[in-house]
Amino acid sequence: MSKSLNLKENSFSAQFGERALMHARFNFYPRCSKPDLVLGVKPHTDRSGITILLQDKQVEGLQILVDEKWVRVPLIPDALVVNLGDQMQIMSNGIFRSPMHRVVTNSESLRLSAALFHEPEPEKEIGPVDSLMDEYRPRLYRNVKNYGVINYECYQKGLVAIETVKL
Ligand SMILES: O=C(O)CCC(=O)C(=O)O
Ligand SMILES: [Fe+2]
Repeated sequence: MSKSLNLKENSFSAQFGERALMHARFNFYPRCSKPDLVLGVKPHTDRSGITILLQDKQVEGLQILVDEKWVRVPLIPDALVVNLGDQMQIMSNGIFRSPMHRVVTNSESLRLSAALFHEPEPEKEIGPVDSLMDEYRPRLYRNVKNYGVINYECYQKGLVAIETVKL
């Protein structure tokens, strides 16, 4: 990703630090008799730098917001979905985007997914890479520590976390 922006190879990875986190989350969505009324996961952006997701082999559910419309993420058996999280959006000064996504339920089948969230060491300050800021592209985000906590608290309150660290 650094190379694609003509940056030094470790421009992003150095910010993850020596004690970067890797969290696994296993999601279980039971069948739901009222899928029009009940979401599996409400709209959010991931707190991570990068998320790697293994979707259920048979049951769709993940949707991403594109131009204000929800778009299905299709099932491709055994394929991993690589998603970017907010911390990558911050470090890239908004060049790489952390998409809003949600999970819908259905009345036919339960659904399983497994997500791996890779994120910078919480105590390490992260921020936009210097050479991605200039007079044409000013700094969009402040430097932050412990972004995972900010993201979690905003999720609980129904706020968009990345908006709260915008300058
Ligand atoms: O279940 C899914 O497909 C996605 C779950 C998700 O967005 C998450 O765990 O952050
Ligand atoms: Fe997510």
